[in-house]
Amino acid sequence: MIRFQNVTKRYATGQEALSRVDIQIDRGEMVFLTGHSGAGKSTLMKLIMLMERPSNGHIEIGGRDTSAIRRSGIAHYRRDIGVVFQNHQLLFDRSVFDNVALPLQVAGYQHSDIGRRVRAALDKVGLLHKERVNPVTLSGGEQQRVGIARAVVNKPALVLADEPTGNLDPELSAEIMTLFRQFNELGVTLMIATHDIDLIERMNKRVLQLAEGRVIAGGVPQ
Ligand SMILES: Nc1ncnc2c1ncn2[C@@H]1O[C@H](COP(=O)(O)OP(=O)(O)OP(=O)(O)O)[C@@H](O)[C@H]1O
Repeated sequence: MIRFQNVTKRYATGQEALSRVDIQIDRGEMVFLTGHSGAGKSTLMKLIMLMERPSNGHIEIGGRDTSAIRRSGIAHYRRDIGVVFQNHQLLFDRSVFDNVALPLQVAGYQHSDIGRRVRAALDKVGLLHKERVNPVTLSGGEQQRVGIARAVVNKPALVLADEPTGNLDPELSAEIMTLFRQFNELGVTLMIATHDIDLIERMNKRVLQLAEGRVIAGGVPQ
């Protein structure tokens, strides 16, 4: 699903955020990404999203050579990747339903299709009864679940999550991880960047560890 071969990312400042990175993540895996602040976790995810391009090396996602994807093809490429952020980036002037519907509207889905898919996604995260409310009235954990519903509404094959439990207490973090695990059991490939070592240990999944832009553990399946 994700293959990096000898990938280096040097920013215009000269900062080398990733150095000669080799990783392989198979379809259907759930992998944690760890490393100190500045180790390169966000850069790795930005390369997968094509928000950044590598300075050197080869990146293949879902069997596609990403270097062959031009600017005009990026929006289409991203439809198959769901993204969850720490600060979930919800729109507080729209309902929960509208927030989750957004990726489908952008992708040009039919109105009736949107309703069905949004409700299915909200149901999966246990928030179907909140579809009409404004997300500002929800708790932090509920807001993050809306963010997850939005990430999966398009049924992406791959979900990337960058510190998805950063603002949540241990109990809510565990709830979010249970949700991710359920999506994984449905066949979704997941990559989750986190500093939360306790959480990772409880999940018993592969841990890909970065340090100063290099993979120091877990780069390939065991
Ligand atoms: N757009 C950019 N321009 C220049 N340098 C950058 C840019 N983005 C990141 N960097 C640098 O690249 C290195 C890796 O950053 P990155 O954000 O990938 O790390 P991270 O592991 O995600 O950190 P954190 O846990 O703090 O989010 C850092 O030294 C950072 O300062």
